[in-house]
Amino acid sequence: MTAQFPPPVPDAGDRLLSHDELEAALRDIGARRYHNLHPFHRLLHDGKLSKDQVRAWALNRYYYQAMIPVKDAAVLARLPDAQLRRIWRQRIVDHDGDHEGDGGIERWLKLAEGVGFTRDYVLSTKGILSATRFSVDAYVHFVSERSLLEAIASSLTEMFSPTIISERVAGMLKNYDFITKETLAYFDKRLTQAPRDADFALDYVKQHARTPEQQRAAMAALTFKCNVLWTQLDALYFSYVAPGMIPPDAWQPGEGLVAEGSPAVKPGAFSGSDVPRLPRGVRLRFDEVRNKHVLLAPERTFDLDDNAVAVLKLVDGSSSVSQIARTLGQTYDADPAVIEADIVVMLADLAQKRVLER
Ligand SMILES: O=C(O)c1cc(C(=O)O)c2c(n1)C(=O)C(=O)c1cc(C(=O)O)[nH]c1-2
Repeated sequence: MTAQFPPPVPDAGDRLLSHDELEAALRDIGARRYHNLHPFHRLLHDGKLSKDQVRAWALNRYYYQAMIPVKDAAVLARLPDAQLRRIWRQRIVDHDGDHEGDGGIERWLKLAEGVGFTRDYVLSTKGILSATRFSVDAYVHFVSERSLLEAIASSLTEMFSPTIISERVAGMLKNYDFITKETLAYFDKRLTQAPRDADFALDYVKQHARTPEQQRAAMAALTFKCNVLWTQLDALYFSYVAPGMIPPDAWQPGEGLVAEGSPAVKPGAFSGSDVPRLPRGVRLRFDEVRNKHVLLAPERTFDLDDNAVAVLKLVDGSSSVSQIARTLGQTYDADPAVIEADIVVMLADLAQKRVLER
């Protein structure tokens, strides 16, 4: 299968382009090279992929998502004034969130879990294709090594992403019965974040590309970035569609998945006789400013709801889960068995976040 490329626009030569001409030239690069044109995306959006092929996409793209804030931190480190840094740092907040359980990376993990992966397998990045890694790492190196203008211009693919995102979400919801709106929630926020980011970057490039050479460098940076996105899909196509040659060590269908039909209780759930305790360095504290309890862990703080606070106040390193449930049953005049069923799930969740152990 070959991708359809519209014919290139005539070369502008060596002269300095007006802002409008520069924007048109940048948009033309997207029209010819953006990854919406890649055969893998056409198959993905049209419902032509198997569940395992969709899984391969979700897993590999996790690496891109996870490295985007690393890339943005590299750009941020090079920005010379506070006003620019204030604007750019929002990108890092968008992806990392500003508390546990928030942000784009977390939402992509939910997407990967939604198609069947265990969180730990995705986080390990074990099954990622080497070609995905090479492409994404090349993007991070590019923004660290090239001029600031080129680094910012390379993010301009985001000018084209709202269209592909709308098409993708509509197509996947229509064509795959295993895809839900919740699974694709990652993309909701991108529809407002991407145009905001792209507007800023486009304005920056127009203002700072002041010579024909600089304008050509900005265009080359955008072309490079289109290739970063395109080659990731080439690798997916080659490995999981045709000829379907999965490289050694890359994800094999069946690996890293939650067992079908397994109970909703998370792995590592506690039993009644387990004695939960806070790991070294983790403390339950009352935050006077916010007037609520939090769990303080090294370099992290976890907000807690009232139920978690009630349970954690009883986690003393000697009471078992059943004893804690009995105490809470007396306090709240409730059935200890019902409470125990609830708190084993809560404790497993905290254990997964590494703020509780047994
Ligand atoms: O779904 C997509 O097709 C798509 C494309 C792009 C892009 O064009 O680079 C980004 C994203 N998504 C995205 O979610 C995202 O966070 C993002 C950050 C960047 C960047 O270069 O800084 N591109 C993109």
